[in-house]
Amino acid sequence: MQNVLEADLPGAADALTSFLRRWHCSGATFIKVEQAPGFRLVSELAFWGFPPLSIALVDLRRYPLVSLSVHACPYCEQRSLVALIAAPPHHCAAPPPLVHLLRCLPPAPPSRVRASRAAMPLAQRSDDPSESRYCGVEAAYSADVAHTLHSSLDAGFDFVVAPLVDPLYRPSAVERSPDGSAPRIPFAGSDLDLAPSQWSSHVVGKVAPWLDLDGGDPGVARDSETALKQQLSWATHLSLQAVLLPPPLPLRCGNYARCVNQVLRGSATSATQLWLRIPALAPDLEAAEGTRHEDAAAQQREAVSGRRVNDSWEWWDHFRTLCEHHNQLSVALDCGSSLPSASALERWKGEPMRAVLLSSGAFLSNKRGFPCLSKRHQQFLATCFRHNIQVVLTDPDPSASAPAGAPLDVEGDTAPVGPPSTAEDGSNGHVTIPTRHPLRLHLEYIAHLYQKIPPPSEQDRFEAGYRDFLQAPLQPLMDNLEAQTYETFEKDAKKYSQYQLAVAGALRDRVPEEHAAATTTVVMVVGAGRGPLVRASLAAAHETQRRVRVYAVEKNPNAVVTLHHLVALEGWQDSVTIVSCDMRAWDAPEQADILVSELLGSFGDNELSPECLDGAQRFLKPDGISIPAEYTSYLAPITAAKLHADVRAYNDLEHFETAYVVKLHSVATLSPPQPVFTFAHPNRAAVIDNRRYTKLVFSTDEDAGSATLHGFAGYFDAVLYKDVHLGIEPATATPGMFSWFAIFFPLRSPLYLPAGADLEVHFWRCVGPTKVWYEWGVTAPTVSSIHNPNGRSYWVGL
Ligand SMILES: C[S@@+](CC[C@H](N)C(=O)[O-])C[C@H]1O[C@@H](n2cnc3c(N)ncnc32)[C@H](O)[C@@H]1O
Repeated sequence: MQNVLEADLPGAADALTSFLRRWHCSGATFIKVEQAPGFRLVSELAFWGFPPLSIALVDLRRYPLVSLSVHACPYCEQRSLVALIAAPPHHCAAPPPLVHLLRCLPPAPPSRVRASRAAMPLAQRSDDPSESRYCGVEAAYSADVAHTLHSSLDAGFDFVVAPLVDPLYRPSAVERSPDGSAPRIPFAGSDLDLAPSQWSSHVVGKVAPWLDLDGGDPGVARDSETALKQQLSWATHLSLQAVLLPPPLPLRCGNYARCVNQVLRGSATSATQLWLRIPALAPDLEAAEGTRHEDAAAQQREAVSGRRVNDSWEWWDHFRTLCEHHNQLSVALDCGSSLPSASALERWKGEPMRAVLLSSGAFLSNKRGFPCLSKRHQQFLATCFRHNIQVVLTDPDPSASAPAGAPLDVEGDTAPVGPPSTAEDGSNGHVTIPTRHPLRLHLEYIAHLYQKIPPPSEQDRFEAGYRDFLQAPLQPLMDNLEAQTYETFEKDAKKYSQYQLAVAGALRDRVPEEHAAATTTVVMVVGAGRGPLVRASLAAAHETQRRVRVYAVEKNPNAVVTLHHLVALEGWQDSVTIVSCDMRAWDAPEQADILVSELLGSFGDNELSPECLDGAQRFLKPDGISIPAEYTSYLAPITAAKLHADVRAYNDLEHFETAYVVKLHSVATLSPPQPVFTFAHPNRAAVIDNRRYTKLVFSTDEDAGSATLHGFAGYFDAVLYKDVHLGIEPATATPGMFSWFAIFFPLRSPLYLPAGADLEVHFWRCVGPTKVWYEWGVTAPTVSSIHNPNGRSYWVGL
């Protein structure tokens, strides 16, 4: 759950939004950004030079405002205005949004019923932004919701998943008002039972499981529809962040999906997420439904739809396709003692999964009788924790859950209860849970698993703010990069150490040891930026004891200013000549032995390295060396629901025909990446043609089941010199390098990929007089349109 309270403060967010917009449009400059209690400032603030944890000034002319919302601290109920603003780029023109906290709004009015103690996240790590640190518990219906909430919070849970109405309630059985439209008596408990912030921060509503909209009985279906809409409307009234919906019937959910879709499309203002409960493993239909008749019906549904009725992912896909992939519809995956195969589970990584409902029946007992999970469950939860997915403990049989008199301080690894003794809160490492709850030991075990996740590395922390955010790729040829962009590049030590290795290898090969003192090698760094490749080349010369004369060619006049300063600063007067020029037009005074460049985009050639280097090779000696020597782009089909929803949110064709730089995270790769286009330098062909066309056939894993294709992840690998390479293709990615994220090519409509289907994809690199662009399309197992014809939506300027 997030702590969004927009609905709780009607008008406040709007007023502040328009105030800030006016402020922004009027050309005013700064917003004061400060830390609110209970929140952390994202670490990227510090990265971009803002002091952490205090006050920062954000120049709105540089960082456009993306959106605003009101958030509440889950602990102190203090509200804050949160602005999403754009931050400096990272091989992209339109940078990713960062969450910045603005001044606090007045605290919420005192709750009529206060929780006796605050909820307790699974770990108290500093700098932990993950939603996964909050753990919920499914509760049975109680007329006293305050008591349900208190006892769950007291046991250490952060929120409850609780029915919104008495499960015995049926709309048709209630006396109606004279016009027959609405029940006379209240159908739910009072909204005054909890404070607004408690409803919105600590309660996920649960829609009654008796609903049956597709079972064939029209009376029940009508009653179910009324109850469903009543309960969802009530959840919106309470500003609940999410509501858990009962699972659909296998491939038989048309009416249920229609009603949910009506609700999703009807209430423009509601931000309530709908979590559709889906079993991780479809129950054996014959056993579950008990009759041959049902089994035959299931087989018939399978035959008609071409979908496997025994694969619960199909139930989800069926339902969300009917709801047109609405972005407020997500999955709560119900996990019991058995899990599907690893490849089948993998598909969920790219789906909008918000919660794992972990049944107490999924737990094993260790030798001492304490709950623990199988290795497979542990691995699955670890993946969920890394992907912001929350655990909700469920208890079909409360009496069987807690061993009587179980102590809280058992240690161990594979079957432990209680966190490791390295607790950061300074305690003795044991979770202190004051009241007995049937699932308290299970919660302790989940907390232990959460705390076992290794803390994020420096690189993880850097990348966290960029995960699954769409960014427009850079156009370094057409545009001039800004100082902050260069600064980001220059922080990537790994990239330059690879270049140094490559230049050193080329220098050694070019000049034998015995000629080193008497031979000067001409090195031309083309696209020198603010000089890091000049520095790497000089370091390689120093390392190999070779003499070099370096030219630094750069077309960005602003970067050239820095280069001139560096000559004095770093003592390059005798060895480096600065040239302010486009490499394609430079009339070089001599020929180069080695041409060093880094004009690579996330997809290799997408920043027009081929066109630039073809223009520069005029001044490379016939036997000269280009670093890089060649580069290849790669593509892999992916499920990426979040990215697709973000593209769809633009509501135009153009954005579906654009490639984006993205730090891919919640994405499932459906088949390993395959090479697409290769460019080698120097290119001595009589006529150089940089147009390319490739048809790729990806096979998919039959055992993994069907999947949704939202688009393609693109990568590159570059051979700098001989065996020195640099790249982001996952199988061979250069470790510790962060200059490039992947590229994402979306599809206009998500495609259904049946289990084991071959996927046929076409990619073109097209070249015109003033621009280069890609076109792409799918021809099997279904046919998509060709995206971006004539570069109408997305192109790179020459
Ligand atoms: C990706 S940046 C790399 C900068 C620097 N070499 C580094 O590694 O930090 C590419 C640089 O090449 C420059 N550039 C791109 N096309 C160029 C061209 N045709 N002639 C000269 N410079 C060019 C850009 O202005 C930019 O500074």
